[in-house]
Amino acid sequence: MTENLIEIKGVTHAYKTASGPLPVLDGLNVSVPEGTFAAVVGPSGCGKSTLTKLVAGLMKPDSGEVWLHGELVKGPRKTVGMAFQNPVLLEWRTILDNVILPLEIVAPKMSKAKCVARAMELLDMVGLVGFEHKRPSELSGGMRQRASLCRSLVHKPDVLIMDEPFGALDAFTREDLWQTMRDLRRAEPFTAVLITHDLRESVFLGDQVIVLSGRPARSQYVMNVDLPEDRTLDVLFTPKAADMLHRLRDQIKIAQGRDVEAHS
Ligand SMILES: Nc1ncnc2c1ncn2[C@@H]1O[C@H](COP(=O)(O)OP(=O)(O)OP(=O)(O)O)[C@@H](O)[C@H]1O
Repeated sequence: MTENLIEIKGVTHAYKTASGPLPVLDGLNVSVPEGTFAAVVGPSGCGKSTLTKLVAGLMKPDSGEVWLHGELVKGPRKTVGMAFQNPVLLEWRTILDNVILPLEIVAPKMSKAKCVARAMELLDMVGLVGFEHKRPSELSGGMRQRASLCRSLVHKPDVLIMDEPFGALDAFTREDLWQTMRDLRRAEPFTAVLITHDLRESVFLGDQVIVLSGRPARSQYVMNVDLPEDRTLDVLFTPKAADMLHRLRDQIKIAQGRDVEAHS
């Protein structure tokens, strides 16, 4: 039986603002089985980033529970890797030293040689060997995001949380990164939560796509992505994928409170 690595149970949260409480999540339930990839989509401002902060233990919900690996999340955890739209690499460090950074924090006793070997293994997987001694500003946006992915995986986290990691990239680079992500998962399976505005991305990468309702968000619709595990970009042009994309688009319209047109 597959264990749910992440369990969000009945989470409700409101931010305190100058004009009063802003309800953001309302009885949110999400389950992510171990080793699977959950893509989360929903209208702008519905609470997607808030969900990632809760799973990472960066904030506590007003009510409800977040469980990770059978433990109640009460604070930040070392076993979580994070990647954001802005890779925030440190300019005074080389790419290699940026990738090693989490190991210095999580495994301070690990020898430098082992840290380098681990980082180089990942840089090799994402095609960045030869760039390890460069500074972040010497790399393209896509290369920086590849390095950022290496950094978030270097300490072998149980779960990788990504908030729009490919959102700032051009369409072709983005598709390259989707394939890199697929290859990384194949090489080193991990559980992932990906926040995205791109429905094609959610279908290409996700084992399940969770559509959040408008704010305050709850889980409005969950779609199991019934496509081959080893996907190529061509899969997005199949009738099956087109049907899934239609259904997701309809769900987003419902979440936005807009009418859904009939389609065959
Ligand atoms: N610390 C905070 N204090 C007050 N309000 C906040 C705070 N963080 C987020 N919000 C508000 O809560 C709502 C949900 O924010 P969140 O970033 O979770 O949404 P999102 O779905 O990720 O948004 P987007 O799709 O635009 O990235 C937004 O209206 C946002 O302005």
